[in-house]
Amino acid sequence: MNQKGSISIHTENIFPIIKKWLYSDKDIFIRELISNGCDAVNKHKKLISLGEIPGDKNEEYKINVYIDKENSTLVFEDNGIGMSEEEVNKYINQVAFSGAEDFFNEYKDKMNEENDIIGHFGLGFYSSFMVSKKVQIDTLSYKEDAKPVRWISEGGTEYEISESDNKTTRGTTITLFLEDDSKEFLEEFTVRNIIDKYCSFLPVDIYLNSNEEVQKENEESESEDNEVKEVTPINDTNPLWLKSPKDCTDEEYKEFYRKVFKTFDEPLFWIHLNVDYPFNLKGILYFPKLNNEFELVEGKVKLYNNQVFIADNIKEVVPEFLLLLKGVIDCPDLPLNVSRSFLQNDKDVSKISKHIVKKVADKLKSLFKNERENYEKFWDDIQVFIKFGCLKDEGFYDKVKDIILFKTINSEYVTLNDYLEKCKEKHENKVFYASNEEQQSQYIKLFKDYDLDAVVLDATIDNHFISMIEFKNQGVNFNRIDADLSEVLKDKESKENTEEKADIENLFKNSVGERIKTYSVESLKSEDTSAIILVSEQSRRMSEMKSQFVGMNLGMSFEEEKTLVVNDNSPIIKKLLSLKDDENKKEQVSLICNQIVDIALLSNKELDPTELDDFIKRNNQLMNMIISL
Ligand SMILES: Nc1ncnc2c1ncn2[C@@H]1O[C@H](COP(=O)(O)OP(=O)(O)OP(=O)(O)O)[C@@H](O)[C@H]1O
Repeated sequence: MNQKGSISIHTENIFPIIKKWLYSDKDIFIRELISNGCDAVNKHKKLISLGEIPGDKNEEYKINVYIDKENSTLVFEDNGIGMSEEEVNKYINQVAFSGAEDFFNEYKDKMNEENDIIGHFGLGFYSSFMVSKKVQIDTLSYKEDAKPVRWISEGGTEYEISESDNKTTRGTTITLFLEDDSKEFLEEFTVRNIIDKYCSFLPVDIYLNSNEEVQKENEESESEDNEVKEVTPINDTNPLWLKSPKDCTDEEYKEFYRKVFKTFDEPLFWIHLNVDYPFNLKGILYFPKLNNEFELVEGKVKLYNNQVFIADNIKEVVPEFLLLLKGVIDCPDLPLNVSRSFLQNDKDVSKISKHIVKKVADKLKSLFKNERENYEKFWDDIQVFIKFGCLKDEGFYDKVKDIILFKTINSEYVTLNDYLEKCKEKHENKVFYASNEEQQSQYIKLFKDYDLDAVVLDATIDNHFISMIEFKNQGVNFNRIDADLSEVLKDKESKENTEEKADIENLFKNSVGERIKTYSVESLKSEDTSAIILVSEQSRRMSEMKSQFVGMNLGMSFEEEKTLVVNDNSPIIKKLLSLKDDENKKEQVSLICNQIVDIALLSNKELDPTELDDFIKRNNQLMNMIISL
């Protein structure tokens, strides 16, 4: 049957071009060859289950990968269905090579958009030429009386078919004669890592054999009284996501998480996706525990197609915000061996993506409803994820809007409605929030004195999140805890002493001057606070916005509008008031007024360098005064 032929493709130079172009991602040939072997095994099993051929109960299906450093070959051997000569012609010469041709036709105009598609286009068997100068197939079909076939090609458009002289059992052996610049694939460590990455969960046992290893084992067994070492497959053929959720234990989920993500951490909770209709999708999504919010970028969702790893973080299938989670998704229905632009326009893909979002929202809602205590415990870890999701995906926001929690300054967790309802007597439709609990501790204390409640919104994402919540809940306003509280703080019972208040205001105006634009005098509950600074929410937001446009002239000044609220219940203020007409004490009174303002400013925000300088000088003056008393 010796025969020579020319592969039927039209674009003469396609091979060298593709070969070079795919250079950066050549690992995938291992995935392709092993999964072809796996398909071949599955086809054989299928024929048995259909009763087409007799089955052997003791049949051990497996894929062997042999590294032969001496001969610079990498061999993939399966005991699957095998191929007859006719099939080699049909599947290898026509199908496999036409795949390469399609690839070329589709992408010849986009040769510069490199990374977009590399690795997402399965070139199947053809990808072996990315690393080989010659590829040899020896195969024996399962069919009775089949003859072993050998196919050899050196990567051009020429091939040779003859009878194989080394194939006596059913299956296919593919021998790659590696190129000189691809010798890294003779390193056991490299090959093992690649198999680990792509084939960890393939349904057929995979064994890696290198002559180095065999040698080592021989040496070891010589010294250890010929003790037989058990050889174990590299992969786990029955990954947890394929099991029914009701048969999986918490420990199994956690162990799987640790194994796949190579971590010692425990996930907070997880969602087992198990859909058969209208599409096929299985997977497990884990909510990781966060040590800080910036860790979020490390999330990873691994996508599989029939247990073959395709890629991490494909945002066409898994919405971007869900990529902050960790997990595995196996979607056999997806045509994953095609380009991303295809995925973007595929209706099924967007259905799958929506379905995943829905499942995640359902899980969160069920936690909120049935395990509120746990949900609150997880909140600090999951809030950034949920907020990011709300900002990115309106559909997700609509689903979870009633289960968004706000942590209060008293460490309670409430929904927006809970908060508004509770506070409506004191400040209707106004939400007060602390953005930095430490820095705003004075204000928090003030709030507690007044039995007021505020929420803590201190994540980087919260600025955007607040704007969104305001937009979605028209009429509701968020005010930082140092915003204008005058109305809220007004002590309705205290008899207004307007004359005295005007005196205090004047005293401060005269001593402090332009540094502060607006003064107000209130009777605060705590005697310890002499004065506080309030900043109008509107002006603060504008000034923060301006700081994002550094260097741009926006044509307006966006200074924060600050009000100094002086507390006429403070004994110091009372004393200052009593000294207001004492000419001898004028200097000291002014000194103390300024110091009070700076202390108030300090507990609002850091002083600027000149203010700080003055503050320190005044401090020294005050200490000198006390010493010389
Ligand atoms: N190890 C094998 N055993 C039996 N048949 C094989 C083997 N490898 C390849 N084939 C046959 O060759 C065909 C072409 O293989 P190739 O890998 O190029 O494409 P594919 O597997 O059909 O698609 P893809 O790999 O892109 O998902 C296969 O469909 C299969 O029929």
